[in-house]
Amino acid sequence: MTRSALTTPPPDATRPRPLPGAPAPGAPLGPHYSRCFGCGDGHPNGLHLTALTPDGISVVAEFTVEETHQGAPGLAHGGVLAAAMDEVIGMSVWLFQRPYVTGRLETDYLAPVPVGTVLHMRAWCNGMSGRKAYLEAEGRIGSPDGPVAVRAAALFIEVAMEHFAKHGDIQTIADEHHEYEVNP
Ligand SMILES: CCCCC/C=C\C/C=C\C/C=C\C/C=C\CCCC(=O)SCCNC(=O)CCNC(=O)[C@H](O)C(C)(C)COP(=O)(O)OP(=O)(O)OC[C@H]1O[C@@H](n2cnc3c(N)ncnc32)[C@H](O)[C@@H]1OP(=O)(O)O
Repeated sequence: MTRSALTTPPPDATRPRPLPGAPAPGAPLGPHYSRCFGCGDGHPNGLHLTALTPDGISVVAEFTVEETHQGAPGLAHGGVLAAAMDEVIGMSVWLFQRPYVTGRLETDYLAPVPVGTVLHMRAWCNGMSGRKAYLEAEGRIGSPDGPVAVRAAALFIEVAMEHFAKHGDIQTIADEHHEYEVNP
């Protein structure tokens, strides 16, 4: 992966460990929001990523490239592939039970991805330092051992839950996340 200093963990970064309460190995992760473009099961033409964690600190996911995801005829759009990488990385950092947002996403495209392909994705964390998490992902064509088509490195920044309430739609957050109080 060609990655910049901004997505490379500093020497003092700590390695993540599974937290108590992490999903059981192999359990499906489910969407964090039904209308999310990446994972929402209620999105009409989203990516519909399905994911699980094998170990409580990383995520494996599948993304089937559909007609609605094309750039060139018959081939996945690069921005859509970047969105899939963003999503699987976001799912992996969510395992640490604090809210993070993407600060920076770097993507290498190694092979075209035809419509109909099942992209087998994996995301993991290389280190955490203060509010910053340094993550990586890859997408392989056809099987978990298939050729790598896309790689990504990312810097995610921890935010307060209020970030989503302040900048987003607080009522929808309350409707979908019943543990989140609108007026705490
Ligand atoms: C139904 C409701 C759901 C509720 C939601 C709840 C949880 C959902 C979360 C996850 C769910 C699970 C799955 C994940 C799903 C999706 C994955 C996709 C995730 C996204 O798609 S998310 C959207 C795109 N994303 C944004 O919308 C961010 C916009 N942005 C900002 O909101 C601010 O920009 C922010 C907060 C990033 C920082 O702002 P800030 O004021 O808090 O902090 P500040 O600027 O001081 O940065 C602190 C330190 O980070 C460094 N830093 C910051 N940005 C950097 C950059 N770009 N490059 C390099 N370094 C950077 C600074 O240099 C400083 O470093 P230092 O400390 O060393 O000086």
